[in-house]
Amino acid sequence: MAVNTRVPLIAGNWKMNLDHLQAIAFVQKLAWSLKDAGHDFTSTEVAVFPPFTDLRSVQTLVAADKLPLAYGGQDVSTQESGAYTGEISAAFLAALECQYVLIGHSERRTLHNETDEVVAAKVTAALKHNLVPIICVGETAADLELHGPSAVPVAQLKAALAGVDNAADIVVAYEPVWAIGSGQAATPDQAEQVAAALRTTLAEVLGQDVADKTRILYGGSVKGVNIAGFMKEPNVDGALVGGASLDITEFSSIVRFQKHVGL
Ligand SMILES: O=C(CO)COP(=O)(O)O
Repeated sequence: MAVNTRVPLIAGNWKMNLDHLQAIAFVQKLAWSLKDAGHDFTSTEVAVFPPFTDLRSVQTLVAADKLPLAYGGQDVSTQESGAYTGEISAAFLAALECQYVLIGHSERRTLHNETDEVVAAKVTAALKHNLVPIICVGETAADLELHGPSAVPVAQLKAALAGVDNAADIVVAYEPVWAIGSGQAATPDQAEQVAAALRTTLAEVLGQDVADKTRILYGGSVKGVNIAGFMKEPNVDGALVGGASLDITEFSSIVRFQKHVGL
């Protein structure tokens, strides 16, 4: 088995929280807090996903203060440009120097009827503009009961990779829908089982080299107190954090998970 050279990624999905002024204050404080704590950004990457209206402010701050933080959009259009009211293209995100973009979050799939085909088209659109898609997959409580833990996330991932070749830089986020915002996180064992199945899928579809280098995150009620358990698992390479990413102390403690696992 290949040596794991994957740099952990802790990503904060702000969802529809914090306007652009709040975002500036928050990102500044987060960067200071992590710097004060001696965080090594090369050993664990940190990214934030603010609402679209915050991105220009975050870009300006990160560039001016040379903050070692990555950022990205929470969604992207399948389209390049044109008559698509309310949509944001991958080109626009790339112009704001976003490195990443979340695609296929379960809230987009359920609240905006995003199908697997739409998710695949968004992944292709992001890659075309050199954005790293964070492809979100996960099963509902009903799926879990009917099909077991891995079937739905694996099928969603296969569908999302329809237009991806093996040169692509991607991240996968496993977020069981039943664990999101519920306070009921998956166990590290559960997360590992699905992450391992997702890595096998990556190997089947894109080859072993891509599978070995692709980071797989866990998301769903991640907190400072449970992050260490997930990060000890061999196939879990980070976390996609919702609620706890809005609290600087909590998010910093997740980012600094090495302290908890004694690495
Ligand atoms: O949806 C999530 C991140 O994308 C997870 O949200 P919570 O961390 O609030 O459960």
